[in-house]
Amino acid sequence: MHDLRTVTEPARAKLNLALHVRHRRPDGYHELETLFAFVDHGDLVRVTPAETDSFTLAGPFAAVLAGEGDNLVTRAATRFREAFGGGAHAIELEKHLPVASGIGGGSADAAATLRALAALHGVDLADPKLFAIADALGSDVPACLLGRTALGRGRGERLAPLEGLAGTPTLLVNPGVGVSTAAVFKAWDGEDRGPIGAGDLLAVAQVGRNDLEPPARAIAPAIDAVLAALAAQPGVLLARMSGSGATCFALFETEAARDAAAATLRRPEWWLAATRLC
Ligand SMILES: C[C@@](CO)(OP(=O)(O)O)[C@H](O)COP(=O)(O)OP(=O)(O)OC[C@H]1O[C@@H](n2ccc(N)nc2=O)[C@H](O)[C@@H]1O
Ligand SMILES: Nc1ncnc2c1ncn2[C@@H]1O[C@H](COP(=O)(O)OP(=O)(O)O)[C@@H](O)[C@H]1O
Repeated sequence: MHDLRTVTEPARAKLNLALHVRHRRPDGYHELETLFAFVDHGDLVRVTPAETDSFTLAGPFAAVLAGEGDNLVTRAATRFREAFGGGAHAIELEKHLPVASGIGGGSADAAATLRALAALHGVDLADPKLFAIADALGSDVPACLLGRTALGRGRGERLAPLEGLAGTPTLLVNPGVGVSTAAVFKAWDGEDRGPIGAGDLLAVAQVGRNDLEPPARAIAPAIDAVLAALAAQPGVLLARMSGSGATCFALFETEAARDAAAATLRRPEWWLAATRLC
């Protein structure tokens, strides 16, 4: 049975409905414009006050991370304690999202850990110190802390909330290969193809791009088959790769169309999640 003080936070997968890379900055990072969205599918982080710190991994993708000494969850908890105190915690991560796959699993886990600790210790989610911790943990962590559809600029930390598309049926498909974010940015061709537009979110996303798709496809050609299969499904509004890949997504007109696509696209080596936008 769970301790009554346990706080359970969802770590929802992040999608980049569009991702425009504008230029490489002197600090090595790339200036982005991106449409962040979240889906109703992800990892779970459970945090319980305890005598001593502990961290346990469970769930279908736990084994991928088990060998790594460092985890974004424990890093987030350490940074939180340095800033706000709060003592020791038992933290459990239930890992449902494929690792290094462009849907921000690690970033969402870090943000969920910060949200859970903030709830336990009475820290306001709008506290600038909490945002600063998120920002230092990774480019996607501020967006995951906000956890809602938003236009992201800079490395993704300058966020402006957006309305639209909540509930849209969505299918996520990963070809079963992990892709390094740094390697994909490094392989970007350096050409600025222009900003993200304004107006209706779906229309803006549809005319937008993911500029990391060509370099990711060069590194992981398995992405080609996923994108082609998604784009060919009836009722698709948008099919695209998310982040630096290799997970791709499609937005559908109806749940029936999404479910029919999911049934068609099942392959032993592909990971699928039928979900909806939040
Ligand atoms: C591409 C995006 C789009 O949302 O998503 P993912 O593919 O990771 O999901 C993000 O910008 C990734 O964010 P995140 O995964 O937190 O990246 P970080 O840890 O900050 O950076 C990893 C590495 O990617 C490169 N990087 C990252 C962000 C950025 N704007 N420019 C970069 O050049 C840098 O080489 C950096 O060392
Ligand atoms: N809780 C975590 N979940 C996933 N990856 C993690 C986690 N903690 C640390 N990492 C490291 O972060 C890297 C990027 O992971 P992830 O956030 O899943 O990918 P992406 O940034 O492509 O969306 C992984 O290769 C892994 O080494």
